[in-house]
Amino acid sequence: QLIFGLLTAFLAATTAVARKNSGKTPASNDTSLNRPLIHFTPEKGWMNDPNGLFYDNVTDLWHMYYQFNPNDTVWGQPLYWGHATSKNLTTWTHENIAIGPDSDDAGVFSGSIVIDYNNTSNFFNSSINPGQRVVAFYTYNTAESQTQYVAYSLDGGYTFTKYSGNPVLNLNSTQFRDPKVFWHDETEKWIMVLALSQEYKVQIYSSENLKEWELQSNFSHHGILGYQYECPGLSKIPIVKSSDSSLNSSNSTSPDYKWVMFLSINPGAPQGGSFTQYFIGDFDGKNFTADDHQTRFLDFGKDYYAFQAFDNTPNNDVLGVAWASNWEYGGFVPTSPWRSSMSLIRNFTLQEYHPNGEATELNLFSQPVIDHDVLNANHTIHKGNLTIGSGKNVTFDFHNSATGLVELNVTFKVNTSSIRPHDFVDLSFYLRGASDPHEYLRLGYENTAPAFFLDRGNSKVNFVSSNPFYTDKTSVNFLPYSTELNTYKIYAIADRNILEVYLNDGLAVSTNTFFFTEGNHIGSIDVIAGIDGVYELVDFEVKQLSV
Ligand SMILES: OC[C@H](O)[C@H](O)CO[C@]1(CO)O[C@H](CO)[C@@H](O)[C@@H]1O
Repeated sequence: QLIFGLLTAFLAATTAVARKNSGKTPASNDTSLNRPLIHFTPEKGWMNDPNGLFYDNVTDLWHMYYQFNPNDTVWGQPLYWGHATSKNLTTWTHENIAIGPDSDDAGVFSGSIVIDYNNTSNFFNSSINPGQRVVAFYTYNTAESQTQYVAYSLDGGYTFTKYSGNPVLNLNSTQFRDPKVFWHDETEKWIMVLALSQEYKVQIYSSENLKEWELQSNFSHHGILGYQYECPGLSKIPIVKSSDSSLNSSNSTSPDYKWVMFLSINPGAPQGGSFTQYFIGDFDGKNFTADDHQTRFLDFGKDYYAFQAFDNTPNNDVLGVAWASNWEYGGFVPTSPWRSSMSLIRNFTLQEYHPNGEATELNLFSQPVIDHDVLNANHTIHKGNLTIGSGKNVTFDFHNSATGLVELNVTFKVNTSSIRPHDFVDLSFYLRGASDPHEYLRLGYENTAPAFFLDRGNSKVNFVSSNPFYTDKTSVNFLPYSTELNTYKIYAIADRNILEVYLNDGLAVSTNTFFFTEGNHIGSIDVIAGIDGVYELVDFEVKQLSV
């Protein structure tokens, strides 16, 4: 009787321990299995805008701060600057909270960081390495006002001291925020751009010491106005030769760079909610002048907002990151104990392209920054010259150990001679869940439109079907990468609950979150054409990666 009793007690104890330690049986609403592997997420709590992005060339370390509410999975105050670091812009290390408000009903809102090499601020003495003279700018938000604060770090960006002379900018406004500061070589001045949000003004200030700021101009009423301007940025971006040799204008007088003004709008985006637009032009230290009246989208997806470029990058490369969510539903997405991720870091250049058969325009091209050396490719399929019939071609099946991190790299060719004008002629890639293939992403191209499309609505998760703002289908016009060969390029990376798609080497990009049942990671891809003999996969590679 005694032995039986002891045995029963022992079994009960081990079962309890097993359940607690397995980690695979999530607590009530813990969706950790769906947490992205290489898109940054806070360990817990709510995140939005990226802030204070800079590269420390003394320690070869990248720093990213972010809008952080550690106390809930929705936006709220007290609001902090959360902090993470990376050696490779692919995997991130969580650091301690960097800057906090002085009271619980205030917020350290969005802002930026510069490296004050020459100690123009006089915050530093010679003991601080010039490459680590970190100065942060942010909006201090209270119910009464939004004013601009400065803080400096004596330990390379982990802890900060608030400048005793704060605020350095105060317009007695509750809608004045998001300072992005950079050094303007040509005039040897610091420049700050920030939003007088509901007057639709990007205000441009200059300073010699990072403390006293003089208004130079307003960039106002450009682009989609929506409800308010937020998170502006101004970067000098190199013009590089297009991959299409017919495009490289021979006149050597064309400059090798242009200035680009980034500007976020929320709410009021054309696709609904939040989006980031940009303008190409010139900056002389006082005025930013757009070259034309075009409103350009930085990303055609639903989840790419509050973009910010890094400061102090090697070779002045233009690298940046956006919050991969949308204010109109970001507070309701079914993840726990965290909400939202950042996009991948992207490298930006300007290139010429043909938007149609006659015009030539300049556009930003985005390249994802992924250090594959820190990832394992534990399954690769590489095929070429595959003509796709209307039958089903399973091209990638790794359902028995899906990691959820999948790269798709496709060049396809369209044989238009066999297309009747009213046919719906699609080439579709179905990225299916490993444990339930009825949950899938469908992306592809349709030649009559012609456009790229994405359908992220095929899921059994209630949020996906019930939230009216979580629009599930999106598209963007998509012309040949090479006109003479009539070929197109799609690069897509799916990372558990976020999909980034780069068309024609980054001429157009679309970032969208998606939500499948817990643990139902992408494990197979079907490639199906709506018609025989029109589409050929010139080159097709699928890789499953793990960290
Ligand atoms: O008053 C802030 C308002 O809720 C905006 O829509 C969110 O604002 C942004 C944009 O997402 O987030 C920050 C605050 O967390 C703020 O600095 C920035 O303008």
